[in-house]
Amino acid sequence: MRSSLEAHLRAFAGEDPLRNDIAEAVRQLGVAAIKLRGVIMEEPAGPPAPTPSATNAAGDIQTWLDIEADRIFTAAAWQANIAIMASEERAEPLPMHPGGTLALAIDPLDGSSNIETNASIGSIFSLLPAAGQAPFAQPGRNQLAAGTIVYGPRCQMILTLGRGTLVFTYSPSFGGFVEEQHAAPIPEKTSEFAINASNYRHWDEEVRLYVDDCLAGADGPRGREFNMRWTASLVAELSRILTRGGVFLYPADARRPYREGRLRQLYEANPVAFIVEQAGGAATDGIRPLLDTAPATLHQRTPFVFGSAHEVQRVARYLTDPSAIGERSPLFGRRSLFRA
Ligand SMILES: O=P(O)(O)OC[C@H]1O[C@](O)(COP(=O)(O)O)[C@@H](O)[C@@H]1O
Ligand SMILES: [Mg+2]
Ligand SMILES: [Mg+2]
Repeated sequence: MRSSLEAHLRAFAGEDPLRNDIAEAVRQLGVAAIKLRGVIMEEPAGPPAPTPSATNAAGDIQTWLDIEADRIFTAAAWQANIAIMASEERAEPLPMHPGGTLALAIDPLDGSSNIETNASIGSIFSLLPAAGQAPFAQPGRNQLAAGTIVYGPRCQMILTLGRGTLVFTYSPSFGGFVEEQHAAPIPEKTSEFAINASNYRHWDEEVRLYVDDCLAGADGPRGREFNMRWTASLVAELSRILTRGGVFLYPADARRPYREGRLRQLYEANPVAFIVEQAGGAATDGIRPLLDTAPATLHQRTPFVFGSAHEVQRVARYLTDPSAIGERSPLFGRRSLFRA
């Protein structure tokens, strides 16, 4: 018989007070995700009345659904022992229960640009210890739990409580999340990469070389064909990479807002990195393990590379010194499929 999220949370919590708080927080976030799924299915575009368009602290346009998702998850967070909450949709952290043991960081709705196309969107959360003056300035390695929920053809929760990665699917007949499978380790090697190639001209030379070598396929230094995917939804990219491996790259580039990367470290990259490491993959800022660094500000952006460990390490070698990579002969040194 398949096990439920609830059964996992109970087994994890035992009699330990902090673990009980973590389990309750995940439980409440799961209930909120099911509520949000209902809203997405019924009313993704929001009420017909025109609403003034706003931007969040990172400068992204807030859709009606971003704001509704934030409202749903904030209400859920109040039901758990959370001392303070940070959200993509709020400029400042929201203090909650004084003496609460947990700090919650959340991207209530990820992949917002996919809403009107009915492609996968999701939510991302991270739970940190609340102790100390600046709970959101801790390295990602301190996370106690992290999860993503993807609202796709299946509503799926990917969760780590720091001892492996679990995958659950929402079952309407059961009324909750049931375990789909024990996440198999992410394959170490891959021939599939994900990057928004429209940014090619903004990338550093080293990133271009890496992508050029993948695109050159069997005719290039990699000596084999590569496939490419880009869903513009981090949660959906994570689901794919957990299922069949792959590497995801969102490097820093020359555009003013993205000189430090596109993705926000606290509530996008860190929780995904924790999940990926717990599933046997690797996650870096391009070079260093991402979880070893701490965000300098609440909405700090970071370059982000994650997925199959060997490929993530290879990207790091390209970014450090591409000429040191064995298969790269001088012949391929400056070759580009995009440039003469
Ligand atoms: O539109 P781009 O530049 O390809 O960026 C896509 C990335 O932006 C994001 O949508 C950012 O998330 P938000 O929708 O929460 O702002 C990621 O999910 C995705 O990887
Ligand atoms: Mg996001
Ligand atoms: Mg978002």
